Amino acid sequence: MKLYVDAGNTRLKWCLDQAGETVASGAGVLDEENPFPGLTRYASDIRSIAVSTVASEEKRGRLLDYLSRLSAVAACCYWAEPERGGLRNAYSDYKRMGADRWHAMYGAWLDHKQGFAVVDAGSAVTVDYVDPHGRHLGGYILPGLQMMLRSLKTDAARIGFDPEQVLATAPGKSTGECVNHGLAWLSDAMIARIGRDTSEFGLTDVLVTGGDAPRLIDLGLSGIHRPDLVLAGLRAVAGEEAS
Ligand SMILES: Nc1ncnc2c1ncn2[C@@H]1O[C@H](COP(=O)(O)OP(=O)(O)OP(=O)(O)O)[C@@H](O)[C@H]1O
Ligand SMILES: CC(C)(CO)[C@@H](O)C(=O)NCCC(=O)O
Ligand SMILES: [K+]
Repeated sequence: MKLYVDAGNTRLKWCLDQAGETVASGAGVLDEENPFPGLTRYASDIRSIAVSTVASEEKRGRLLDYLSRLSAVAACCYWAEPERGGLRNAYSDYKRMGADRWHAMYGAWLDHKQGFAVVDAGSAVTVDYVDPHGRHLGGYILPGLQMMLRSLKTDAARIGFDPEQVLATAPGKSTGECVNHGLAWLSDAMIARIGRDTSEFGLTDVLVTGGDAPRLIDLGLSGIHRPDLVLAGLRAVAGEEAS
């Protein structure tokens, strides 16, 4: 079996593949005693380990340590690339791009050759545009939804509120409303902007991934929910490298 790991800044997601089929998958947190609940019983069946990570080097070290105790197979980390299979990275300094963005774009490129946007709403939110020729037009990096609420809480002394996942965007009449409606209002503006950009650039599909994808879809982002997009791209990349 092949183990694939997408290690973000908050959570890690994994799946186990046997002959192209997913036999098990899960999510966890590196700092917990068992970051891969559900995986341990398959440990002796693992024949390869591929990792896509944007976590710090310190966290990556701990992840690799954990994996080396789990399995005798060495884990291989995959990074952003300048080009693959007709998909071309807009970054000249492509090594600086988060591996998750590259793998999500490649996962999308395999199934959506007619041009697309990838919206990854994780710890941070990223938006990337790829045209029908596979040219990455560039993208955006924004604070994630939880990150925005957390920064309001910790960096502004008099903003006290309970986070609520509201859809309301009307002007708020209390601190809680102003903050919660504010986040919905800001997301609404981002969603409208993505709509404008995709029609301007002639991109057909919007693929949405990351822990806050359902929230953005609830807020009106009309896209295809692909929770596994980073893992899908990683599987393809690692498979091509092995063959
Ligand atoms: N069970 C969960 N645990 C933690 N966060 C969750 C969970 N379900 C949804 N979320 C939301 O998902 C977001 C984190 O998304 P995700 O799991 O994609 O993070 P990540 O992969 O670590 O992020 P990144 O790749 O940006 O580092 C948080 O902002 C949170 O609101
Ligand atoms: C932007 C995040 C945090 C999104 O997970 C990640 O892709 C990352 O750490 N990127 C490095 C900077 C860049 O992509 O240009
Ligand atoms: K992610």
